[in-house]
Amino acid sequence: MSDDLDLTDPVLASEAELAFEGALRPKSLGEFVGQTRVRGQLQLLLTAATLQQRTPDHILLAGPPGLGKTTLAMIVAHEGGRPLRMSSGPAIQHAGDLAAILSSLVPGEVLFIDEIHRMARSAEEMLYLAMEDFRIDIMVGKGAGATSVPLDLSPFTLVGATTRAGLLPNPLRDRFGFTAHLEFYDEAELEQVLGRAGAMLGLDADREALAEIAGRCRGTPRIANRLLRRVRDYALVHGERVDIASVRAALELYDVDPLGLDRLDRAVMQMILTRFGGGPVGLNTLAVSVGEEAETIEAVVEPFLVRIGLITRTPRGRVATPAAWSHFGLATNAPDSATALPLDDL
Ligand SMILES: Nc1ncnc2c1ncn2[C@@H]1O[C@H](COP(=O)(O)OP(=O)(O)OP(=O)(O)O)[C@@H](O)[C@H]1O
Ligand SMILES: [Mg+2]
Repeated sequence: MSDDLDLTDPVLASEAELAFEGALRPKSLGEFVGQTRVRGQLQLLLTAATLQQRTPDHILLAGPPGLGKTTLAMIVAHEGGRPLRMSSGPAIQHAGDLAAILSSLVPGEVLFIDEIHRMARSAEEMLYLAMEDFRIDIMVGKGAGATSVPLDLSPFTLVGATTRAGLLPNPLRDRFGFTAHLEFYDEAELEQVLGRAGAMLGLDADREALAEIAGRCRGTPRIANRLLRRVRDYALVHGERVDIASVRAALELYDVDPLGLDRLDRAVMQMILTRFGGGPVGLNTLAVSVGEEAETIEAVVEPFLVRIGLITRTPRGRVATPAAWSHFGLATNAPDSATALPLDDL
């Protein structure tokens, strides 16, 4: 099955998985598990806008993949009964692409721009004016004879999502009325996500089994749902219930370790521990060594490894912690820092 292939790839989702995700996506803030703070903030913002009969302020959703950014964008539209237009940074490579979208928005529409940090610079500049004054300037003609024609837009709410909030230029960041920083979910919350998904799939799973999955999904609902699917397959094929034994067997088969580390996480850790003697090592060096994009390491792998205390970020680079040495069953042999590798990139 093609969707087996991406089990260890937290970034790419297969088509089957996207359909599965769509079906499990909470439709309202009430159904959305966890992120209590962000939920409260969003609720307030949306209610205030309704009371004042205006479009809600622009919202930026920041955080690692799979924590619910797209889901929240859909909820913002759904809760206010507003139409939703979806686009993404990589699809907006010219100001004209953005102008076409903005000029066709209907009043009150929610415009979701995923991966907003990857939008073209010229479009970004157009967006500043659009966000602030619901207006854009369209350039007509070329060269010395070019003139700019102002165009009024319908009031809209921009919801931007990014895994790399640090890459957004300040003028853009400042134009959002509210920035939600999504955090990794704790195990109790992930159990709730799994319980909900399990019920929707009609799974007969006991609590212990769900708790075991919750502990291995990198604090991420998308991965929780993905692992649940693999466990369901396993139980189905072996004619078993979803219990702790079938969960352990399925996750072992799919190479998900007890901390939830997947193949890429482990490759990064092994590289830091064995090749670089525990670090410090710079991001680009690390990315090249494991054959991945630096952006993936920074946005996907690193936040989780930092969160569970396997690495720390220092001004000189990434360093493995004592917990990392022991998790991988290695004796600490951190080299004298004077002999550590020079850092290329911090
Ligand atoms: N709070 C939540 N409660 C229940 N399910 C959730 C929650 N957050 C996310 N999910 C589930 O996880 C899946 C992935 O979430 P979503 O697509 O919103 O993540 P994302 O932050 O947009 O990820 P990416 O950065 O990769 O675009 C959703 O389909 C949904 O089923
Ligand atoms: Mg998304």
